[in-house]
Amino acid sequence: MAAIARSLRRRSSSPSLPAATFFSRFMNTLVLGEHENGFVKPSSLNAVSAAKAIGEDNSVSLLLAGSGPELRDAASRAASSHPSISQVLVADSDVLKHPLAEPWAELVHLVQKKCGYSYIVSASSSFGKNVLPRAAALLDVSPITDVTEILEPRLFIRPIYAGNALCTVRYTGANPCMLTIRPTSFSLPHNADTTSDAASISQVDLSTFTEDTLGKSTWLNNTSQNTERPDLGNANIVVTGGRGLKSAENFKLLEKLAEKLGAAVGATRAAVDAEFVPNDLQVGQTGKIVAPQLYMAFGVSGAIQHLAGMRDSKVIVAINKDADAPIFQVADYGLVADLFKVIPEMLEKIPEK
Ligand SMILES: Cc1cc2nc3c(=O)[nH]c(=O)nc-3n(C[C@H](O)[C@H](O)[C@H](O)COP(=O)(O)OP(=O)(O)OC[C@H]3O[C@@H](n4cnc5c(N)ncnc54)[C@H](O)[C@@H]3O)c2cc1C
Repeated sequence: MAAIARSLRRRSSSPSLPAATFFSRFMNTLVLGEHENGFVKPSSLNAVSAAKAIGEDNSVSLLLAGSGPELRDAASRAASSHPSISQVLVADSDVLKHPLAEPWAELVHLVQKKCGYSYIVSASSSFGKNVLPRAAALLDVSPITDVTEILEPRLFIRPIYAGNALCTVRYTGANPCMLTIRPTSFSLPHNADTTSDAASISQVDLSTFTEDTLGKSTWLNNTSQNTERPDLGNANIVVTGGRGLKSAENFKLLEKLAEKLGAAVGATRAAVDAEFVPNDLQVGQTGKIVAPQLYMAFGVSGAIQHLAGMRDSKVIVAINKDADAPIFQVADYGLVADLFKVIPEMLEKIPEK
């Protein structure tokens, strides 16, 4: 079966979906791809890794939607962005220009009806959490969310109780088995940027695309931090501030440190609620899940809801003036000290990037 899948991959790119239909007799997976500025987001490539973890013979198609040159750039880069992508499906329409959940769910429904995938996978990002359940409802199946490990093709592990327990779930429903996966749990292969074996690119036939759901939500604008710093979800180093920072002004100290370290800035919910920083920096159960190489927590107590979002970090460093703060229970290195002394000292001693 693997040999057939591979030989199909090397066929010349076909213009529309029937080539994909051919895969339906095998284990095949549709991965929902997010893209920005002509690049596929790393979390979508983590979802491709997860799809491959379902089975070696799994044929993986990446679905990209949007319009214009950005979509075309993203598609051509996606074709050689991960060795496990067999084909890139491109849905080019103004209706799909912005990643609104309703048209995207319709699109997934349409593609699934034509191609009959056995799995549909998305990163557990805001986008995935928005689109996948809607598409699952249209397809009348029950999705499994926040998967961190794939034990067997239909046996998954996902955290429950804010990450304090792991639950093993067997999917017994009909196809497609729909999953959101935690990106940090599925790493990219080392040769992820290979250009030697590019996947084929096919256009999705949108002639039967129903637009019934359009108008239920409207795209207003995209507000992003427009910063040079890495994205919180994918950064190698995260420096997080808690209520101990005391003000938005003091958070600037942490931002300077992040700049020197090439790190992303995170925050606790208490810091977000106090309006020190916007809520897209929140790490935790109701924020982002991160697992960087280095996580530094300044003035963070270590509530379980916060730990749920960072406990898988490789090395955790905590700086807190209270020696009994629970964060020290998960920290690899702890410093009982006043952060207002520690951060300026670090800024002084760490050389410029
Ligand atoms: C349903 C639910 C979901 C939640 N989701 C999240 C979530 O996603 N993410 C999240 O973070 N929280 C979440 N919370 C909130 C969580 O329970 C905690 O309230 C929050 O994490 C506490 O944030 P904090 O550590 O910044 O503040 P605090 O608990 O107030 O801790 C501040 C810490 O700073 C230290 N400190 C103060 N001054 C200094 C100084 N000068 N130097 C060094 N240390 C200092 C103190 O000793 C203290 O340990 C959630 C809560 C609920 C109920």
